[in-house]
Amino acid sequence: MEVIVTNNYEELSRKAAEIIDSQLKKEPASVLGLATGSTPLGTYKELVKSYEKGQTDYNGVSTLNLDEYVGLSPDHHQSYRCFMDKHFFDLINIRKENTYVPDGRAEDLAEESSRYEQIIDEIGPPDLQLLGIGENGHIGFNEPGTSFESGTHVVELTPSTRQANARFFDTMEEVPTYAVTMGIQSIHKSKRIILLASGKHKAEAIRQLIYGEEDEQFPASSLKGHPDLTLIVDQEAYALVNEKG
Ligand SMILES: N[C@@H]1[C@@H](O)[C@H](O)[C@@H](COP(=O)(O)O)O[C@@H]1O
Repeated sequence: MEVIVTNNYEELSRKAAEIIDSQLKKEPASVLGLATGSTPLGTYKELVKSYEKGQTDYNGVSTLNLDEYVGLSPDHHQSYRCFMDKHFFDLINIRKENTYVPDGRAEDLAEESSRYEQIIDEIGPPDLQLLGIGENGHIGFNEPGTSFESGTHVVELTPSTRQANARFFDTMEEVPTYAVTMGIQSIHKSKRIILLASGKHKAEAIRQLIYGEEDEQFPASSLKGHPDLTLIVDQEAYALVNEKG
């Protein structure tokens, strides 16, 4: 595991974007695994900036997103499809048909999960997967207790994850209860994984990720078994690492 500690969120975002930009320069037809949440927003901004300067071209790029809420239509302002369009896809020259997000409105969600896993195998695996981390160690929407062998599946969100995401919705009732997410094993298919964490509220999760054992009660710990993992964390998220214990 490589750990890059940055002074602040801006530097973290620039560093992550730099890695993605060089991947695209190296392989213009790259497959990127992408994440939502507030943490990667700065990275998307930086990527858009370098695109606008003519430094990158997304014409041949494909993307696979980690997850989607169940029940939200793609144009719902809090659906992850809408998030990706607004913050990234609509701002670059990617072909929309090459951007994949699970369909949270599929009638048969088990079928949708297998369909998505098949897409990961056909389009992917991603050359690079961008990840955030939940305060309880979740990655994608793989909550504590998820099997490390899991493929794309439907999950019931924990009260703490619903609470953490409630800030994006008008009322708590509107926060979806279920999501479709790539599983731990699906995420592991990526050739390289970049996990981002920023802020004090992520410090305990980063401490546990660095010092803890692999444990299904802490989903991100599965990443310790991945051959090419880079953590990019800012000082605040790294704050508890040196206080070992
Ligand atoms: N499904 C997403 C995750 O992919 C994300 O990593 C996590 C942390 O989000 P944030 O970056 O906003 O802290 O939130 C959500 O639950």
